[in-house]
Amino acid sequence: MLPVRYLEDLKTAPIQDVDFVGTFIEMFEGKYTTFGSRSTLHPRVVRTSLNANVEKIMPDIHAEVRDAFEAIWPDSEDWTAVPVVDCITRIVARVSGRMFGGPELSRNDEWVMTSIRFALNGFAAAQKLKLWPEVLKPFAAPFISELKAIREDYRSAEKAALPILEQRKTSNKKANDLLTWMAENARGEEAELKFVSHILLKVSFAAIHTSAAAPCQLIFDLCQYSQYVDVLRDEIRKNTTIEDHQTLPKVGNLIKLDSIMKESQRINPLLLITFERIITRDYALKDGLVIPAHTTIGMPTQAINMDPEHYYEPDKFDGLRFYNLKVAGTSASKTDYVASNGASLNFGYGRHACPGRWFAANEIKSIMAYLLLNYDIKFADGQSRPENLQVETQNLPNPTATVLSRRIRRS
Ligand code: HEM
Repeated sequence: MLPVRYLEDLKTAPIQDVDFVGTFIEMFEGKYTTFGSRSTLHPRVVRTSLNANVEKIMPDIHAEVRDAFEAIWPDSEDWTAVPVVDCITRIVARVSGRMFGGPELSRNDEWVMTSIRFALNGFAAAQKLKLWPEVLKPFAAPFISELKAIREDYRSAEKAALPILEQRKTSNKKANDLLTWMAENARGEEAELKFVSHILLKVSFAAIHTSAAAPCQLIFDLCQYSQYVDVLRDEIRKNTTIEDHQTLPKVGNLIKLDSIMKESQRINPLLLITFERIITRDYALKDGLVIPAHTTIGMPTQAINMDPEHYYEPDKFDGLRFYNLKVAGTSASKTDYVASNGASLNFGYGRHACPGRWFAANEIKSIMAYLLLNYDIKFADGQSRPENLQVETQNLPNPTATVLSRRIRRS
């Protein structure tokens, strides 16, 4: 674990010396699970094409959020227990599918389930492999059912994505989605359509459970601190362009929602440690400290989030903390949900800092706005905020917790 003062030094380090992908390969036993790709196709395309188009695709994202809620979130006007992580993960997988490959992908249930399962299979397979010493792993691997399931996930990704990619090749109309951008940007072996379909699963791994965790945590926070619900509803309504509030607002204007999302992430970050890298050869920092080869380094993100040097009353949940700072003139580079700096490392830092965070921010706002305008939520009597599930460096929203929800009666 390194102090934040080394961030700038490490940020510019050569990628072969301070290896980002290597940490995934090690953490997820990539030799067997295939997790951790040396291809830069998806970070490249997310960083350039997705970010350039993120505003343009929002109407489709809002439409998918609405349809996904109608299909997945219980519709009853009576209070109904909702398994939050399960429902939100399925909603996020559908919405991500829309961005990946349009309605053809987002309405393909087999693809949606595959995109959710792939990460879970990878995680479970890695956990099982880690029980074995390195030399015995090749012998254990054939008996690990999740490795077989991962191979099936790849077949399922081919079945879902290849027809779309083939059709795109011959169509005159250019679709505005990740599959199109990846096919356009692919170089050398990346240009094989099968390769693109496989990479799509790796983007799902980066995009789905990560983006689902944030609204789940925020739903728990809003049940716990219900005074923010009307504040957010007011802001959303003011920014809604359609009278009946069924169509979703300009998400960029939702700065109170942005603030509470950042506060929720500060207190319950998805990752306790970020900026994880493997040092591949003895690496000398500017102050003379040498990090020995084969060391895995990381920054204590969650501890930084709770540091009184960075945050006034850090233990207190203050949903408008970042909004108030912004109104008082603090720069967006410190107060925005997507900001990445030494006091906020939840999206990592430097050249590998999450390139999908602008899309994630918009998607989460779209989901939360739709939820708040159409449903009331609360904890059951006597219930309080469910405990997170901590596994290795992950800090997951409680996977089995429910909250009560009821559809707001349409007038
Ligand atoms: C709230 C949701 C998300 C969180 C908390 C999150 C978090 C992270 C973190 C911590 C990293 C590593 C950064 C580092 O170590 O410096 C990362 C990398 C990455 N994320 Fe995200 N992410 C989220 C959503 C997304 C989405 C929606 C996408 C795709 C659309 C995405 C694509 C990626 C990619 C491709 C990388 C690897 C970057 C590279 O190889 O340089 N993420 N993310």
